[in-house]
Amino acid sequence: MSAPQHLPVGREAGYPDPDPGRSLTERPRHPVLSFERAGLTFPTGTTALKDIDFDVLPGEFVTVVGPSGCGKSTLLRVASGLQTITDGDVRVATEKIGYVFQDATLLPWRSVRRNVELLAEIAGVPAAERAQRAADAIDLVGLTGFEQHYPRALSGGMRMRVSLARSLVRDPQLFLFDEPFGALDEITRERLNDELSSIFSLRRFTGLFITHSVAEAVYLGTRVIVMSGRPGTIRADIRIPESHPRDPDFRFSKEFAEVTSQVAHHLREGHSA
Ligand SMILES: Nc1ncnc2c1ncn2[C@@H]1O[C@H](COP(=O)(O)OP(=O)(O)OP(=O)(O)O)[C@@H](O)[C@H]1O
Repeated sequence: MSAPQHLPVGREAGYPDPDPGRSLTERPRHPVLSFERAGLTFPTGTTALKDIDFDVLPGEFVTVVGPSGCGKSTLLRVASGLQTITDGDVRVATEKIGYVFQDATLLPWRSVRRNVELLAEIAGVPAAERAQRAADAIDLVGLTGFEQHYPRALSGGMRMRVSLARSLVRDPQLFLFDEPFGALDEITRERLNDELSSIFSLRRFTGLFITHSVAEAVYLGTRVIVMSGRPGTIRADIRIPESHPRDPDFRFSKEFAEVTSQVAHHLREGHSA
């Protein structure tokens, strides 16, 4: 495995290896993403984030739930480098970042295959290699056979699979998800949750996943972070010791019911705070 590349974000000028003398296997695991008392006040005076303090370690899949307008998307934009914080620090230890939004943002004049190849094409990956990577990613999201279809001929769930495949082609180390399945019906959403859990267990990227759904957060997360209403602060950080890929029956287990009620409780408390 190659050493992580470093991307300065916010007020952080770099992310030097704190222990360059030891091999990667000897070193403790360093966070892929780290928020240190991070805050963001927009020029309008709106404080969207306050005292955000957490690390995301390699191979974690952290889900974030919180009331509407609490700053979840802003948190993700900060992690991606699109938005700069005004207080504290944010560190991101990789430049290989994947981003999936609620809107699949596909190019309507490109086929599935050519949409999936897009980011690799922009990055200058040679044609044969990007065709192979696209075929692998299309296979991973279960769209083999649909390569020549155009977005208008796909369902919402299939479009989201294409969006996922497009990011997978870049083999991201950090994968950011902004409520990707929020517009889908319940059954499609559950199926995509199952597939994402399988993809996560195969590719082992590090994930940060924003959602409004407590059930989705608990089903997918290795950790669930609960945010309070605006300004967004962290109310709870709950570990889910269940391995990936998740067994669909996990949804009907006693453990699942206990954690979802715990998360819902923190969410309600944060809402009224
Ligand atoms: N560019 C901006 N300028 C000023 N205020 C902003 C800007 N972007 C977001 N906000 C405000 O910051 C707060 C947090 O917004 P954000 O979109 O991050 O919340 P959210 O939790 O993702 O909301 P939702 O769940 O409804 O999508 C909101 O009050 C929003 O109006």
